[in-house]
Amino acid sequence: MEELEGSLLKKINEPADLRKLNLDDLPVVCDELRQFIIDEVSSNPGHFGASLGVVELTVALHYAYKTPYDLLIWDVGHQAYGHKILTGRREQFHTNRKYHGISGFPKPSESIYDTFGVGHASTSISAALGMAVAADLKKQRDQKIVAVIGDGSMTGGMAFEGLNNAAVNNSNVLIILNDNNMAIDPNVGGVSNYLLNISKSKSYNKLKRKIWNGLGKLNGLGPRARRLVQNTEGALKSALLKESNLFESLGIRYFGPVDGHDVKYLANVLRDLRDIPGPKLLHVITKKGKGFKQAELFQTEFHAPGKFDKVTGELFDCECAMNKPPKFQNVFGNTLVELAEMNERIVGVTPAMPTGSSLNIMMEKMPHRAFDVGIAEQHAVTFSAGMAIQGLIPFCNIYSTFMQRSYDQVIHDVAIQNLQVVFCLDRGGLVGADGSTHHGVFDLAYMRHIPNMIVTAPMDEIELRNMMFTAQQENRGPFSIRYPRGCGCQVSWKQSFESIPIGKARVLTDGNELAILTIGTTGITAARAVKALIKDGHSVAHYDMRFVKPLDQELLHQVFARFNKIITVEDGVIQGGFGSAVVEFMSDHQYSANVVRMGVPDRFVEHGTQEELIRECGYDQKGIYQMALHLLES
Ligand SMILES: Cc1ncc(C[n+]2csc(CCOP(=O)(O)OP(=O)(O)O)c2C)c(N)n1
Ligand SMILES: CC(=O)[C@@H](O)[C@H](O)COP(=O)(O)O
Ligand SMILES: [Mg+2]
Repeated sequence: MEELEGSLLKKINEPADLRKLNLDDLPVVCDELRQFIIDEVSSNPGHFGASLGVVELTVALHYAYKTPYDLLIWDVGHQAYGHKILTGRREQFHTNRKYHGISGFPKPSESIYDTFGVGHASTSISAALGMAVAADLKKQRDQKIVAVIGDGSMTGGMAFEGLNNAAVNNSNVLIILNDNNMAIDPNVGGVSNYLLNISKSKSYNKLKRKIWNGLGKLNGLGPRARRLVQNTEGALKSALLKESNLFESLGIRYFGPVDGHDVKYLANVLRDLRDIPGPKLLHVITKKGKGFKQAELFQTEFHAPGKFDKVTGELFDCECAMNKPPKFQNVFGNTLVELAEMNERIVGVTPAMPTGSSLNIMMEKMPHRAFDVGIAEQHAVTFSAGMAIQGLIPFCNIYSTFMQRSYDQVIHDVAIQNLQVVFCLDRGGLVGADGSTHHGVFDLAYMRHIPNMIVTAPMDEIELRNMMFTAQQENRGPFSIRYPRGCGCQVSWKQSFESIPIGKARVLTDGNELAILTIGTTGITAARAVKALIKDGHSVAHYDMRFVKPLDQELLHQVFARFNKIITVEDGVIQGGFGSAVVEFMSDHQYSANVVRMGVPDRFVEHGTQEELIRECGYDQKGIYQMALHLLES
């Protein structure tokens, strides 16, 4: 903090302070803001490259617009660290993403400057449009609404639904397209190619310069003359660009591309755009990781790099130490290649998460059989359904939280047609620092009520491999396999494949006083609790159920016949989840027992480490032990 003595950044406690500075001061503010982000994120990990890339845009926006009256919406929100720091959270920023600290994403409950809760991509245009309509209806016609959306998020279907509506709605919205030609991995698809083309096209840029130069002269004009010039230039531009510009063709005025790292220029452009009515889009070119060499060079690694050396950029969170279990995602990635080598019908699909899911391993080895479809979860599912109906076996890997988007596609396009699509739901359960928008806690509940769907959660890496092996066998229907963020417990995970009988649980420990039924990796935690209980003289049975659907009915009949004290544990919502399935079984078969369901309660869980959050929800080793003891003693 001493380093900030005498700094401009330190004087900015809210954007109004920034607006008191001279335009010439802005580059200094940007330098200080960038260094502040580097210092903080290198020691307290979070999203990095995206925030560095929008430092100038962030400063220019808060300078040109009257936030918080004017409303600023960040798409995804992983790039909003600069915004947080300039809007009163500089002193708290060291708690970013920590338990009880500030959130890594904009959150209206945290600040009036965070106008909309975000975390998932492609929502900003719709939200901004809704806010603009509200401003119109509230007769706040001077209120400006700005959405900042990245080129990756622009590939999401929802962004286009928003654009389509904005074009005819005529509300006062500015959409800023922050184009760095990257998602987490390199951005892909037609939209990405299109944006690259217009930012590189020489004739397009010549025309753009002419128009911008004209616009720059508007500042000295009175309102009438100004309107006239704007209209003429708008008409000229529309006539010339309508045929060639995607956004103009949709009826959204397009400005740019402009240099997103020239803060003074950006501030002037934004001031001009403030006064132009109707829906409009400013195309800003930025570099992800700007100002930190390693982050510019290795943009995927520095999207969310973990701890790193703030001078050299050396990454400290090296993933694969010897004798450490692998990340589940890597077991998925490597196993899929093994299976695909054995079964030529297998293909892989990811919506914009090749590195996060480790599908990049297959994309490298079998580029024709592994597809990154962009931030497009709904499309990913129906695209998989299309391949499945033609005899392929897609392994469609989607983070549990993002799969929420594709609920209808899973039902309508896959399950009703009983297609063999294998859904690999990564980041199932509480994910940690990303918090409430990203916890993958709903999937067991939203998958288990879909007819035809087999719903599984392997307990460890070996089980994950075997479940994947089982899912690709002949004549399976839709099959869902969910596993968590991080590592399991099996160092020697690469063992030969074994088929798992559908709907068959495993007995991990036998006992006769109490039964613990677990699903997924909660089995690892429960096994430790059971060990402690046995050591303390209790007789506890532990079953790894493997399948939420179909349940192992034969085993459940035995369990309810033998035990009247039962605990279920899941890393997911209690309501409607695995434990609820067990309780439904009990009720359907008229058993009666004291069944305690442990898992995520009916509220949104915030951010922290996975351990902290699981402890908060009570299904950590100690929580399971104590609950068992409580039942045993009751
Ligand atoms: C619906 C959804 N799918 C996937 C993600 C994961 N994700 C977070 S940021 C990101 C890339 C976004 O790219 P872009 O919008 O261009 O922002 P940049 O990081 O380049 O600034 C992805 C895929 C998400 N947050 N939401
Ligand atoms: C912002 C976003 O949605 C992603 O960057 C997400 O944080 C990735 O999560 P993992 O770190 O678990 O891959
Ligand atoms: Mg991008």
